[in-house]
Amino acid sequence: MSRRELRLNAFHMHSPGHTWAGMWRHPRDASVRYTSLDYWTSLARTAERGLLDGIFLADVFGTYDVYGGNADAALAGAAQAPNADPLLVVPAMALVTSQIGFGVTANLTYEHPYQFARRFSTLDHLTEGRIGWNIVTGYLESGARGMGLAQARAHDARYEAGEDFMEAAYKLWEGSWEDDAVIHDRERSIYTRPEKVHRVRHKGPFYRVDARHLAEPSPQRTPVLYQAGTSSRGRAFAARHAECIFLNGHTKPIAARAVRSIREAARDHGRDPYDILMFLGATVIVAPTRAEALDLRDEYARYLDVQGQLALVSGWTGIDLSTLGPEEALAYVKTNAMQSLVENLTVNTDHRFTVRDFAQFGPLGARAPFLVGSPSEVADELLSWAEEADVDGFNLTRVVVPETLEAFVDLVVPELQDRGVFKTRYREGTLREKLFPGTGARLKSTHPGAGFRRLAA
Ligand SMILES: Cc1cc2nc3c(=O)[nH]c(=O)nc-3n(C[C@H](O)[C@H](O)[C@H](O)COP(=O)(O)O)c2cc1C
Repeated sequence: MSRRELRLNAFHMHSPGHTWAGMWRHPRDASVRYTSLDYWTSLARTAERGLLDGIFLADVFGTYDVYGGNADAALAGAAQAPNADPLLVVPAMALVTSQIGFGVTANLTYEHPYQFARRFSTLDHLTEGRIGWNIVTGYLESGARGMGLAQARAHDARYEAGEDFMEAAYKLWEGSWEDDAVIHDRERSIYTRPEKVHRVRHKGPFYRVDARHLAEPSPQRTPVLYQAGTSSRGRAFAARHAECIFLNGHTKPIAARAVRSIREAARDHGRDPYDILMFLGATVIVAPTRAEALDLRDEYARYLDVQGQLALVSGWTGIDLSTLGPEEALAYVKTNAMQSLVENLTVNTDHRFTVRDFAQFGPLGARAPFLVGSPSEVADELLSWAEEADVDGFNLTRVVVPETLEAFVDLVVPELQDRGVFKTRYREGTLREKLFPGTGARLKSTHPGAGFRRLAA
């Protein structure tokens, strides 16, 4: 391939609404069937037909109740509410596919490493090494209240707790069971050699573990680690732990700046900056001709639920947009929610973002690439973003299910393949081996998690 191979994920959520609120009302949209398994198996088959690298599932813990100080707009508009557990649909999708990976968001703040590590080891077994974890720490106060807390942890403290959680999890995944612990010796009646299973003793500022990992070693052990969140504290966390990063940015320079600073920080941590794959969120509306794609965009735009959309942006930013007039601009505040987003919408941009912009089905509302056109126009734009922002690929945002993804698979994938920038078949091996050819199923030795391999021995 002439340039770096483009990587692509289908970006989805276990909810009738995702980042474009209201699309569930479109007559051809199937999102209201998100509670049935065949909704998920059919999505997985389509994505694998298009040789996509993964299905990336977002998740949010809590309900969007910042807008107007209540959850009405989120609930009425299905703005990421209701929201079911994303991990539980993975085995069904894994059963009907054999290659595609699963990047699943899970919030560590309300988990304990001992039980959490087991859940991901289980999924790594059941998917035969195709599981990834998008590490998040939560940004909704409503989630904290649901867990019985008076308020959410402060932004930077969430990342501090995340560091501690990761260390405990690495010890369990990497350091507890030796590779030759399980021998299935029927004659001697030894399933596991006890001397090869080590007790993890972790005493951190936030978490304590004194136990052997519950699951036996899975193909990748540590799942492929995704991260999203590019505030300065977020970047430091990402540079240490992430193998893949999901970011947004409504202009190429904004995305490029974030990418550059993460790659530099990774180098400072002794890692190759290109050991981290960067995925930019992208909304793509494609049709055989530009005119048809523009018609489709206008048609979809009619279904955008403005109140639902403002409920989402209010939750992400932690700023109640109902207190601003339609032409009023968002002002910078040090939010306890997504700091990187507030920075991108205020201090990092020349554009003055107003409430009206957030309710636009277009580039400003997307806060990320919003591409409309024929297959060759879309391919040109994807490559231009990849080049200028130095990203490795895209998380393709759900619009109308399943047709937006089907159109991409049928029209854009062949175009990218013809240009030699997208694979024509899957590589062998686990998700990690597919994403990072030649490095093996386990974390690379320069990754901090690899340092815990023999710690418990
Ligand atoms: C593109 C993108 C996608 C995200 N997806 C999720 C998600 O699915 N669930 C979640 O709880 N947080 C999600 N987050 C929030 C981040 O994990 C992080 O908590 C938040 O951005 C605050 O960190 P920051 O200030 O460093 O950006 C996402 C953030 C970004 C930028």
